[in-house]
Amino acid sequence: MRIVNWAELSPQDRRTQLTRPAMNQAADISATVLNILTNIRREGDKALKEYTAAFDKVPDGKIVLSQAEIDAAADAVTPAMQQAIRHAYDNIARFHAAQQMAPLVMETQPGVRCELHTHAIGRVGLYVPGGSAPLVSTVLMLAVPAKLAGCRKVVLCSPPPIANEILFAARLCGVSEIYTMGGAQAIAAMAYGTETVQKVDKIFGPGNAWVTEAKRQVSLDVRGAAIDMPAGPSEVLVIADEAANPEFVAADLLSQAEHGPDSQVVLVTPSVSLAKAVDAAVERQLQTLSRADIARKALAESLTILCGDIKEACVISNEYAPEHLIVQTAAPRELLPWLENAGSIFLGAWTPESVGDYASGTNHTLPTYGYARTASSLGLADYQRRYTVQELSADGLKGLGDTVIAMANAEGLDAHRQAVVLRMAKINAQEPSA
Ligand SMILES: NC(=O)c1ccc[n+]([C@@H]2O[C@H](COP(=O)([O-])OP(=O)(O)OC[C@H]3O[C@@H](n4cnc5c(N)ncnc54)[C@H](O)[C@@H]3O)[C@@H](O)[C@H]2O)c1
Ligand SMILES: N[C@H](CO)Cc1c[nH]c[nH+]1
Ligand SMILES: [Zn+2]
Repeated sequence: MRIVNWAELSPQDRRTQLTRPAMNQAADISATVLNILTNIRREGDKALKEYTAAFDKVPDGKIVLSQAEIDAAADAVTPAMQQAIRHAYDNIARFHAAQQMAPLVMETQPGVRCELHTHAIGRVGLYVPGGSAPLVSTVLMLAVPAKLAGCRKVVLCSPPPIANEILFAARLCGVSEIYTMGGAQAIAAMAYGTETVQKVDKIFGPGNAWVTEAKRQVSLDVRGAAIDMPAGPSEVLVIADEAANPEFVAADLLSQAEHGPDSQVVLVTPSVSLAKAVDAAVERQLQTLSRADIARKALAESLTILCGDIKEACVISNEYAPEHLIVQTAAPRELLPWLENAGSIFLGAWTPESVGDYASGTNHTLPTYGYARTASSLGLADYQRRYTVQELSADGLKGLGDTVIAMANAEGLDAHRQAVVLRMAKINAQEPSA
């Protein structure tokens, strides 16, 4: 990892240092994806099967799994693995069930009743990455809240061959349909529909730069589908001081670096000695990793930032807006008020990011590319839409009518005014005169 000294960088250099690697190829990826989306929209299954054969090396382009195939694969999962998946499922279900909002019902003034309700989104499409690692945990992160929210149809797709564990988790969660397709073509099929794949209302899930760009494009097309958020290549920023254990920090950095060559990991510290110790630990631990080659590529685009103090580290983190933020300092919780932009925050030495990736209960689907400035971590609310209800009594309208008439006058909207005036006249006529 390259080391930079924050104090020595110009504002422009600081922005450059904090750029995500995937953003450098954004234009190429965007053009490729547009082409794929257009072809799937025009040619449906034919194009979908061609892309599946080309990108995912499935000669016959098979895209549907039968229930018998799902059951055979799910039943083949070892009991120990089944138990681990169930354990994670329970914690994730507990944390997401607690997010259910009770309907809001109130009177803003006498006789004026306003309500806020939620309704599950009907058909949702879940994308489970599988290009370089079969992300079993992502099935739970996406499907558990979908079912808790009450979505009618839950469609899942993942690049072939789909791991048995993914199919076990999907069956456990009650997923309705499973397709063996990945990449931008899978997003296109779910967004636009094909002869085989029925169109969904909203698409959820993380993925590589092509998947994330495809989600962005279909969400901007009125014929497409809504999306949860841009959840692209994994990233982590660690704020650490002298109190941190360099082996722990190195392990956390590597756990995200191993996701993909375009993942990015950042260490921000005021301590030169910690930076050096972490660097050495990263080198040592790399020797033991099966995905060291991938991690090395990610590390080549990653960095250590030497800052003045821990408060400045928080400012840098807010600027970067990481997907994951790990705080390994003497008093990590004390920094929370300073930390504004992060998908998920991990406090202290005993909270490796892996626990949130798999099983603590929080969702691992998180905004990347700096979208954590405005976008949230995935939750139950993303599977629901909010709507309001209102009901006024005659007295309620009497109390509010003059205000609405005055405002309609100001906007020059006579019909709006008239809708109130007519009713007020009726109410006044019905009231016995004093
Ligand atoms: N942000 C989050 O919440 C989060 C969570 C989990 C995983 N992730 C990220 O998800 C990503 C998973 O990526 P992955 O690649 O392993 O799996 P993936 O399933 O996202 O992508 C695989 C697909 O990419 C397509 N593809 C590959 N090369 C292509 C090319 N040159 N042109 C067009 N399409 C191409 C193929 O169709 C393939 O099926 C990783 O970057 C990981 O860091 C993010
Ligand atoms: N760290 C990933 C989110 O960026 C999620 C994940 C799944 N499996 C392991 N990790
Ligand atoms: Zn991870």
